[in-house]
Amino acid sequence: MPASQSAKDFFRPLAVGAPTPLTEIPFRPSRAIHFFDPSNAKMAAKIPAMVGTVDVLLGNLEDAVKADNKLAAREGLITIGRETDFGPTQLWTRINSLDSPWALDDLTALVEGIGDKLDVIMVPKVQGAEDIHYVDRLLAQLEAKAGLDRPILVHAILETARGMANVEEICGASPRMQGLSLGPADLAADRRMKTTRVGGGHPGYLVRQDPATGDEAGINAARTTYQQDLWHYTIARMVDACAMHGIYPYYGPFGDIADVVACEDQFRNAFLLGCVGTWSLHPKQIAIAHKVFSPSVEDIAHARRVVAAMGDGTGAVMLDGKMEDDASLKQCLVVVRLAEQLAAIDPELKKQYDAIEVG
Ligand SMILES: CC(C)(COP(=O)(O)OP(=O)(O)OC[C@H]1O[C@@H](n2cnc3c(N)ncnc32)[C@H](O)[C@@H]1OP(=O)(O)O)[C@@H](O)C(=O)NCCC(=O)NCCSC(=O)C[C@](C)(O)C(=O)O
Ligand SMILES: [Mg+2]
Repeated sequence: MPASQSAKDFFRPLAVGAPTPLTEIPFRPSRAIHFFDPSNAKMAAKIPAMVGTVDVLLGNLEDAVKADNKLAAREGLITIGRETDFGPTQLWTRINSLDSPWALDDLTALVEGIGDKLDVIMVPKVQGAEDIHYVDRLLAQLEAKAGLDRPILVHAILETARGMANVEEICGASPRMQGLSLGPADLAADRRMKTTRVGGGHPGYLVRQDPATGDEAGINAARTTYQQDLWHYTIARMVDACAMHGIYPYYGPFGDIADVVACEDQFRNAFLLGCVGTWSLHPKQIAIAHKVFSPSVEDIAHARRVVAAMGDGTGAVMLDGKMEDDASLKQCLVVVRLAEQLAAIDPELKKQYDAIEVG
């Protein structure tokens, strides 16, 4: 909430006739946010059949859509939105950046055309709360005009140093804020990092084992190196800012489509640190995201054992030589609840989770 605003006004609609803002952002499984270019006929044709196979389908209008295709992408998304029954699958979009020639018409046309179908609007290159305030008021006006009965939520991509510095105020700028994603490519450029990739690690970012001896021979001898995670600090900051404001953090894009192994590692780091999902740029990344962002059968089995062993949830017990108490129980409940929420929308996962025997 902006410092100058009173608490009672924070949850008031920003336009007469706009839907009432939500006081809590409900958790909806969104392990993979699958990007497609609605101006690409081949890709767009695949979208209706992808309903139910991925938690979120996102019609991308920003980077990766050619400037000449911006209008076709916007119109294409409206057509797909109107003609497709999305069932349990969420429909999101990424609009063009707020300083671009397209953002205003993106918002106006999408809310009018498919505002009743759109769950979340992703806003790229968010710099501070002022960007969210602009979108917030405009959306309220457009929702009122379109007669919508539920607010469209807003998701910010962190892809500038200023956006990172303002991450907490961005998360708290509006009751519409649903979550954050990392934009590693733009963020790297803005920070003047020396990477040339879309997300993932870098072999030069490492620590090296100490030399066995302090002389030249020891220094030049083979020494094990350990590649470090370039995105650790950024993801951890995002996770804290989101948790503080009751909204949801996501990893983002992994551009090396062929390297499914490193993609899985990067996604898992984000999952373990607290992210609820990631992006998929290519159909083959959906399965990786589902695997990583659904707790494993082993983790659920362990979590359920701890819940059972902890009885009323207080005190300390020994399980397999390890101490469990109120705090480890809370962690286990995070896993158990997530498993229940995912099982409710994913019949395959439900079968696996239901078959777990708690020993
Ligand atoms: C990577 C690309 C070029 C490879 O495209 P390709 O055609 O070379 O791939 P393929 O393996 O040959 O494709 C096989 C089949 O799958 C289809 N296909 C392929 N992709 C998709 C898809 N996403 N959804 C649905 N279908 C898809 C494709 O059309 C083809 O169909 P076909 O068998 O009938 O010929 C392509 O997958 C693509 O354009 N993906 C989306 C890229 C994108 O959205 N990028 C923007 C997000 S990342 C970003 O912006 C950074 C950020 C956050 O801003 C920052 O860090 O700053
Ligand atoms: Mg970007």
